[in-house]
Amino acid sequence: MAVGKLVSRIQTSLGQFELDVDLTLPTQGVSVIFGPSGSGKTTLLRAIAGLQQCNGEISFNDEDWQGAGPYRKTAQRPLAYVFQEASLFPHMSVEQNLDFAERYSLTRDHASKRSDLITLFDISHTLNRKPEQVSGGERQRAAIVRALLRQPDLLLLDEPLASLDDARKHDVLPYLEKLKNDFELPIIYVTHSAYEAARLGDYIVALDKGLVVSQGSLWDVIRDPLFPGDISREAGTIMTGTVDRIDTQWHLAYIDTGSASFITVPANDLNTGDSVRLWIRASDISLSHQPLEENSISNSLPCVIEDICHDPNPALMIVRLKTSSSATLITRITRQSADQLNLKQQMTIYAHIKTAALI
Ligand SMILES: Nc1ncnc2c1ncn2[C@@H]1O[C@H](COP(=O)(O)OP(=O)(O)OP(=O)(O)O)[C@@H](O)[C@H]1O
Repeated sequence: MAVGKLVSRIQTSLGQFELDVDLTLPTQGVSVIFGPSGSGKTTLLRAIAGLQQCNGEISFNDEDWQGAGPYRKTAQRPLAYVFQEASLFPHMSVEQNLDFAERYSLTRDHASKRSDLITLFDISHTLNRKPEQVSGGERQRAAIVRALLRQPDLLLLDEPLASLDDARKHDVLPYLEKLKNDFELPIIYVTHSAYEAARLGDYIVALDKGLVVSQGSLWDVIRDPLFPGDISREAGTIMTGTVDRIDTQWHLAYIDTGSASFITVPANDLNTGDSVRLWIRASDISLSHQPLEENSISNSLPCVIEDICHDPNPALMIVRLKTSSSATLITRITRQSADQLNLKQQMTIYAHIKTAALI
């Protein structure tokens, strides 16, 4: 199926601030609008939603929302919006908030079932409570369910984790991943967190001072020397696996990722058989032609080199690898090491993972 697009060629001003963007986003997967505070991310999202007046044109999958055809107000655009906080009506219970969304939902053949969404986002215990009586993470999950009950064709998420502390952020992130993976719903996700952008984004747009400074697939953006912020340094890979065994002497868990060897992480309170996800940063992987002797049973994965390219930093190269379980690893090594190892595409090489974090 051909991927549709969201075209936004718009200008607007707010006091001294001017936003001037010409963007074409795929209407598939998660498009991340990334940039520092005050760069215009929320203004852009509000303009797409029709909540911020702007000049120019906006179209969604060839449907004109503004510009060529008659202007469509927010309620006439098939979208749902989750704000940084307070997306739920405070005077209604969570359940009444969901009722409200269903009353104004768009008609769809394959509507998501309310009970399924409540289970998926684990909010059944909050239904009778008011938003102020649930945690920040539960509130955002309920706000996402409410948005999904509108049966939108496009979901706009404005820093949904911004109001949460780090622990809550890590609680909610897996739900956002479910949202990304289980629904064929294009999402525009605003964040200033490189970690969230790298973890959730498929397509990334970087804004600075109201202008687009870089855009492309996550992988293209990582290599873009104009890309602001630390996304390239934060770049990495998520691998899923199962705890094969716990080494009680060294407090390590051996994770089976389907690759030829295990990856070890601190055992914490993991048990054999648990499913886990690992975050492996590009800077935590080194390469060699041989498995390291002392590491040969763990953290040393045979891989095939898919791609080698220049890093914005002239001393470094970025190497993309495929593991035997078809996971993609990204590593950043010095140009000198790349030269000494004589790296070539399709070459088999060992990736040594210094540390992997559980997420
Ligand atoms: N109502 C307003 N009147 C005047 N200026 C405004 C108004 N709303 C926003 N601005 C300014 O417009 C600029 C862009 O704001 P916007 O909220 O889009 O940025 P942002 O990238 O989403 O920032 P943050 O990450 O801090 O939420 C900022 O400089 C902000 O101060």
